[in-house]
Amino acid sequence: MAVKTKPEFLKDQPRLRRVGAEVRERLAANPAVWQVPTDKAEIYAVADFIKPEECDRLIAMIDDVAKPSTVFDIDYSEGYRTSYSGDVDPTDPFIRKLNRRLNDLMGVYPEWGETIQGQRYLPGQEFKPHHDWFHPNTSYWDFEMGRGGQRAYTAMAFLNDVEEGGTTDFTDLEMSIEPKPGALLLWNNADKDGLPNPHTIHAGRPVVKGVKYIFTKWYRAQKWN
Ligand SMILES: O=C(O)CCC(=O)C(=O)O
Ligand SMILES: [Fe+2]
Repeated sequence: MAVKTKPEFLKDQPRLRRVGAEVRERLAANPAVWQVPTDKAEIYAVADFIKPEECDRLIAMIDDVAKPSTVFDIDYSEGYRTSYSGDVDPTDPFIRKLNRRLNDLMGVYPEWGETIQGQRYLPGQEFKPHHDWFHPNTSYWDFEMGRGGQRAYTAMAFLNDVEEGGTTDFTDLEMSIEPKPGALLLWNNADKDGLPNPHTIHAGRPVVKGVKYIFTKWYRAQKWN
């Protein structure tokens, strides 16, 4: 994909470059953070970031709000994201604390973070390969660019053990990550130049047995609202 030639990506490029550099420096100084060994994308993991009782609490909150997921571009997305999802209450004190912990870990502006979204996958449900960064010439592009710009970073946590399936696969990097309760994944959706990184393409593979709960929080290149 000719990301480098797309003029639509230039507006947020300096901000994405700066966020990338700041988070990189912050995470490198944290001994709890492990960087996945690849030079094609910046992907990090933190084991036991969410405590077992917090996982349980989040799972109960997700069960309360989960509805069939939509992706932005419906034509594109038929059968694309079959999980159930929903925003957990951002005003809940427990969620506010979780947001603070995530923001502090990454050292990002809190205002740039979207609301934490929970997801639940039952057997057969999946999220097919996609980028978290926004693509130009889609039905959602203008709207999303107008409310916070491009997606800079993804923070995603596994909340339970899945009996079979449900891995998060970075398909281009041939990397498959097993759901481990409490583990947090972080990745930069941009490259070091501040352009959307095609190598970040990833999928939530179908759950075969059991159920999978995760939450995702995306950080933008500007203030989100
Ligand atoms: O379920 C997964 O493992 C991936 C979820 C995901 O890609 C997302 O929420 O953007
Ligand atoms: Fe994703």
